[in-house]
Amino acid sequence: MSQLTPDQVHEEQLRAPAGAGGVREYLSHRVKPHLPPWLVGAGTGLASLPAHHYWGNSAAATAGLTLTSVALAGVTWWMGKATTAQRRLHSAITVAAGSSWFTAAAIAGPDAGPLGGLYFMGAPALALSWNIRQILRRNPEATGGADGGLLEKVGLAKAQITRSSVAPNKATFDLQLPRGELTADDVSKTTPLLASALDVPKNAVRVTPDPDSASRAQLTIVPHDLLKNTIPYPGPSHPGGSIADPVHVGLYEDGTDAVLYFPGDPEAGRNAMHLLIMGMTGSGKSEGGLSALAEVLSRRDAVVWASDPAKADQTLGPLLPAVDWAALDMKSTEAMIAAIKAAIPARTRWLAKYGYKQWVPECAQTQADGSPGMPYLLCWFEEAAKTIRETDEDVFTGIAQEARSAGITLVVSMQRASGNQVSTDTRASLGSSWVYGVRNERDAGFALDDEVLDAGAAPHLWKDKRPGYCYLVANGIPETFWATPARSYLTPREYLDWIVFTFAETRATLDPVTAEAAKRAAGRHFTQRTRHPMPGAAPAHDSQKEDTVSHRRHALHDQEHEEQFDDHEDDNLGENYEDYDDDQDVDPERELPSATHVVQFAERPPEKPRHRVSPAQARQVMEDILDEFEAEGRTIVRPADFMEHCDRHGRSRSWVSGQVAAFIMAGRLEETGETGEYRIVRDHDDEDRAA
Ligand SMILES: Nc1ncnc2c1ncn2[C@@H]1O[C@H](COP(=O)(O)OP(=O)(O)OP(=O)(O)O)[C@@H](O)[C@H]1O
Repeated sequence: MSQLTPDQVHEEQLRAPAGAGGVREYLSHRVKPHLPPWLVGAGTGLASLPAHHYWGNSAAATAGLTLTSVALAGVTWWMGKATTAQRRLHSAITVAAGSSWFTAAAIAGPDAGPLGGLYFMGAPALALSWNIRQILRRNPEATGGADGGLLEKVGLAKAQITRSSVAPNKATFDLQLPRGELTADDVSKTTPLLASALDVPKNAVRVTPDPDSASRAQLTIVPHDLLKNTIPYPGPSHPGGSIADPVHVGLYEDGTDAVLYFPGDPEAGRNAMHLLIMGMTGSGKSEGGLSALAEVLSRRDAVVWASDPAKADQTLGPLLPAVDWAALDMKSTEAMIAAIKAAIPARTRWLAKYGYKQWVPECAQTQADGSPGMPYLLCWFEEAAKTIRETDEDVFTGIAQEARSAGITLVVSMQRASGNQVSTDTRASLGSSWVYGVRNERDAGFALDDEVLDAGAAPHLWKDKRPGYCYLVANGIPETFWATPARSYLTPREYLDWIVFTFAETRATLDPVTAEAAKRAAGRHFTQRTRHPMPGAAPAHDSQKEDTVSHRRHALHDQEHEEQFDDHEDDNLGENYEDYDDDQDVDPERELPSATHVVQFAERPPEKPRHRVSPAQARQVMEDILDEFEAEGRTIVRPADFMEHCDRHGRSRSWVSGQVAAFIMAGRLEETGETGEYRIVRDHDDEDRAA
């Protein structure tokens, strides 16, 4: 049989007695629950008679009774801390009035002066006030306590709500749990039941334990999903700022910015971050990663090295021109890892030489002795499971442990961080997680600690059906946000091109210390790394040529390396890469031997005359074209529409994309619900809005 709460006992008492009874019996049954305050009042009056008899003339008893009366009122007030303010005041007034009257009656006699009158008016008034309180509290419909039975329904009958706040889509309750009986963990276990009782999704109910007390917790209920609509990237949060400024990656359900902090901050006592990004295929982690990288690439003091051995340039494609080193196959990824390992001691030595305990934005500035600064290094590993599988399961562990102090952050992205994909040591050394939808509860456990799951985080409920939904359990993020869903921005390709293009001059270049270490460890993989052309930096045919040449060079180079690697399978990476010392390479600057004969496979088509214009003229052309579209009465345009015109002026597709993004930023174009389609904002649209 379940335990009855005091209110349920009270209800039982009020119900008609079992079996029939007379009017007297019925009345006495109804009156019984209201008798205690009257009995206490009568008892106090009666007790004052012997008290006066014994203590009437004793000075010591007078002092003792006065002190006791004050102490009793004080203790009542103190003990009422956990209850509501109203009940606390009512109890304290009752005890103070009763004990003061008793003290006075014991000293002077109950009939002295106004004491008799005070008793016959005061005692019934106080007893009645308690009866009224009891009657008003009673709610025969409810089965439980003051919270309307909800807490009781889920087994938290003894929990008290000490504070509540209700916003349009969020209700927050501070719970005081019975001490020694329940903890915040017990509340966490009830979240599925609470969600069911409230008819909301499971992860709409969350519990945040109070770090100062195991008997307090905060319950948050967010009934409606406000993240339903895609959130477009609003543009760089700190254009030209430092990587130490927060990197904005999305929004929490209450509209708060979801941010990441990469470098440590000695003033905030925060360490540099290493991040594990996890989410099943289609959960939106690559798009989230691109938005984060776009932010980083709009800062002045960070350099990005990125690897994607599985999808090559498919994911990172638009950002590659802004990435200092992109390792798009396994060999160059291994070389990059070797380079990071070599860069750690070199960078740490440099930081120590200039008196820095850890990387701070000042490190990126020219130092007092004139030597160039050292930008922050962000090493981003897409599809890291493949890298781990094909190199060493602890490949990131050692780097992660030491990289923080060298101003390096590792970001490792994978679909599932299970035990056979990533070792516990690596998992622990990464520290922070950015978790998207996962396949099941077990996978959620690989990415999030039990306390975050207990607090209500449930990424397995999203799977790949809610792309972009995520939790951030990362350095510098308050604990209260760990189990709060966020949605990462979706950044259109045009924006990525725009970032790459616009911040090209602002972005840091790699410092000589890191470059030298990378050159020593990775040889030509580093020195001849592919440079992807800037949007608009070269006409389409040139950039294609450059890409092809670099890729071809890359492929050739991989082939050479593969042979070398086969020879040195057991050697360590660093030594392997030293085999590629520049001395052994063919001098890339050397003149090529002149051609001895030319093979012609087909008749070359006649070249179309190409009319080249300057970037400023090309921009003007773009504006004129947009004006023309507008004059034609068009409302929707696509980058391809501009392309037809821009081909004539020797501008590449990515340059056009960058210009389209610039129009969006300037409010001249506006995104539509359709990818790659933009609405022309007319001048009178602005006026309408202003009106
Ligand atoms: N923040 C977002 N808001 C809205 N839609 C999104 C968001 N992020 C991703 N999507 C949609 O989900 C699709 C899949 O996203 P994404 O490619 O980032 O998944 P993924 O987790 O990286 O998958 P995979 O591991 O297969 O690469 C995208 O093509 C996009 O349409």
